[in-house]
Parts: sequence; structure tokens; C-alpha cells
Amino acid sequence: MQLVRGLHNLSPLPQGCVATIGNFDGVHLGHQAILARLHERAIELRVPSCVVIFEPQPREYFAPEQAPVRLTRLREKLELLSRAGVDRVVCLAFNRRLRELSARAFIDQVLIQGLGIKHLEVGDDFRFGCDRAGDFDFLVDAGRINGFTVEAATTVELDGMRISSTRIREALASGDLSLANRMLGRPYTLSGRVLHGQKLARQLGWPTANVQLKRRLPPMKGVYLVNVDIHGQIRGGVANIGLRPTVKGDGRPHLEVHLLEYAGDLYGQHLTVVFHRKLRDEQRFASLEALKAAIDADVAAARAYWLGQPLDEI
Ligand SMILES: Cc1cc2nc3c(=O)[nH]c(=O)nc-3n(C[C@H](O)[C@H](O)[C@H](O)COP(=O)(O)O)c2cc1C
Ligand SMILES: Nc1ncnc2c1ncn2[C@@H]1O[C@H](COP(=O)(O)OP(=O)(O)OP(=O)(O)O)[C@@H](O)[C@H]1O
Repeated sequence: MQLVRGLHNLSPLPQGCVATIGNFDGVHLGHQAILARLHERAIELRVPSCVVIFEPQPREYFAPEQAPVRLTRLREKLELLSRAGVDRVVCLAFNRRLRELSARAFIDQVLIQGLGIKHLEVGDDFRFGCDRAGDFDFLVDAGRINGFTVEAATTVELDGMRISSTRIREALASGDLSLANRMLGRPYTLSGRVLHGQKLARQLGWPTANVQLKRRLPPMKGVYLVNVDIHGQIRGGVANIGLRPTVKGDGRPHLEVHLLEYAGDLYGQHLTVVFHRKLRDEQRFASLEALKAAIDADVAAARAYWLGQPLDEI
């Protein structure tokens, strides 16, 4: 998959392309349906498929403080788009210049001159251009004049409601991991490099890998059953995302993972933590002994789960 960063680096492929546009945060089942349709159209028209995304995402540009937390980092999003068979990702800087482009200029400069578009696949609620003035009907008219087709993707719903990145964030924040995972079509993951922690977990009896979240805020908190792929070996474990109120943290959320029956050194490695079930909320315990007892129970639950025992029997 080819990555093009910025409008100035974009030139149309000789044969043109089929394309879609959006944030694609999380690459959920709704996104996956659009990408599958895009792939089909690319094969029919014998042209590459292209996804246009924005960095930062428009809401992060307009109101950085109120912008929702990301489900996927750019690196994770690109990996998921590549797995969905996308040939080219065009990552446009969402800045003043882009936000001031009229809908007409967006079509001319990005879709026609930039991409040489033959077919566009978008949701029927898609809006674009300065002040979100461009809509689906506007695109259809422009396509008729400029020789490209536009198709509205079928809305993907779960339990009668449209799947969206927003809904997944809400499910994760409210502790409904299983709903979030069903909308994603896969278990939620968070990834990052393993850093050195305060080495207290070792004293508690359960060494943990501290996964760096950088400035990224995780979309959920609590204690989870997880697994991690270490050099091709899937290892079960238990993870905590939170502020560690019992030991007075640094005020920032941390992701810590204890892997079952594992004694290797993970410092510096990049880990992808896969979230399967929520066990409980993070709590402030009155003593380290009480915290240790709670983690002992979490680890016992993880052991039972990864040995295939149903959780309600634990
Ligand atoms: C499975 C698991 C559950 C945890 N639950 C809590 C919790 O409920 N409350 C809390 O204050 N800390 C909790 N922690 C975080 C511990 O306080 C943390 O591991 C300890 O502070 C050690 O940090 P360190 O690795 O930086 O040394 C949990 C950690 C793990 C691995
Ligand atoms: N459930 C869905 N079914 C079909 N298409 C969808 C669905 N959700 C999003 N799309 C389409 O995928 C493209 C990218 O969507 P985008 O990531 O911008 O929206 P979203 O998932 O609804 O996010 P948000 O919740 O932040 O609005 C758009 O064309 C959008 O209309």
C-alpha cells in the first residue's frame, strides 16, 4: 500500500482510481463495508483503490481540547486499511488552506486533478468543503459533469443503530467492551512501546509491562482480560488502564499488562494489547495488601479464561 502525504505530493495515477473519503477512526464494520465495496469497484474498473484521510482529524483541528479520543493511531489505521486491500492512502493535512477550500474547489483540486477519480464511494451523510457545504447530491452532479460515478454505501447497523466511531467510543467509555468489539468486527487493541515502570508491580507479585500511551488518552478504563502476540506466540494476560489511585500515580492514565506464566524481558518492544473482556473498574484500595488481593483474583480469572472456562463459573 502506498502512502501519499499532502496535496502537494499527490498526482493522479495514469489509469485513475476509485476512492472514498473520511476519518476512518477505528476502521469499524461500517468502514469495512465501504472498503469492501471499494475493492469490488476497483476490480471491476481495473484501477487502484484509494482512501483519503485527514491528519489531524477535522474535529481535532477545530477544537483540540474537545476532540474525541482516537480509537486508532495513524499507524494502526494504516495497517487496517492495508489489510482491507486498499492500494493507496492519501493523508491530507487538515489546515486552514484545506478548511477554506470550497466544495467545488475540493472536487477540482483533490478528486479530479489530484486523484483522477473514476468512482467515489461515500456514506449518504458525507459532507465536505468549507462549512460542510458539499453533500452527496452535489457530488453526484459534479460527477455527471466531470465523468465519475458516485455511490452511497449501504449503512451498516447493529441492533438497529448505525455503527460509527462515536458510538464505539461511547461503548468503550461506558465499559461495554463487548458492544464495541461487535461494532469493530474484531477485539479492540491498544499498542505502544514497553517502558520502565516504578517496579512496584513486581513487589506486588505480578510483574507488568507498562505500555507507553504517549499523549494519547485511552478511550476506556478498568481491568481487562487481554492477549498479546509475542514473536508469533499468543499469550493470555490481564491489563489495567487507569490512574492507579492506590499508589498515587502521576495523574496520567497508564496501560499495564501482566502476562501469564511469562518471565521474558519486554522492555523496548512494541506490544499490541488485544482486549477481550472487562473484569472490573479500577478501584482505590485502602492498602497495598488489598490491591494485591484484587490483582491475585484478576490473574486467577485470566488463568481460568485462557484455559477455556466460562467466566460466570469462576
Ligand atoms: C490486573 C491489574 C489490576 C490493577 N488494578 C488496580 C486497581 O484497581 N487500583 C489501583 O490503584 N491500581 C491497580 N493496578 C495498578 C497497580 O497499582 C500497579 O500495577 C502498580 O502501581 C505498579 O506499577 P509499576 O508497574 O509502575 O511499578 C492494577 C494493575 C494490574 C496489572
Ligand atoms: N455504519 C456505516 N455504514 C456505512 N458507511 C459508514 C458507516 N459509518 C461510516 N460510514 C462511512 O464511512 C466513511 C468514513 O466515515 P467516518 O469515519 O468519517 O464516519 P463515522 O465512523 O460515522 O465517524 P464519526 O462517528 O466520527 O462521525 C464515510 O463515507 C461514512 O459515511
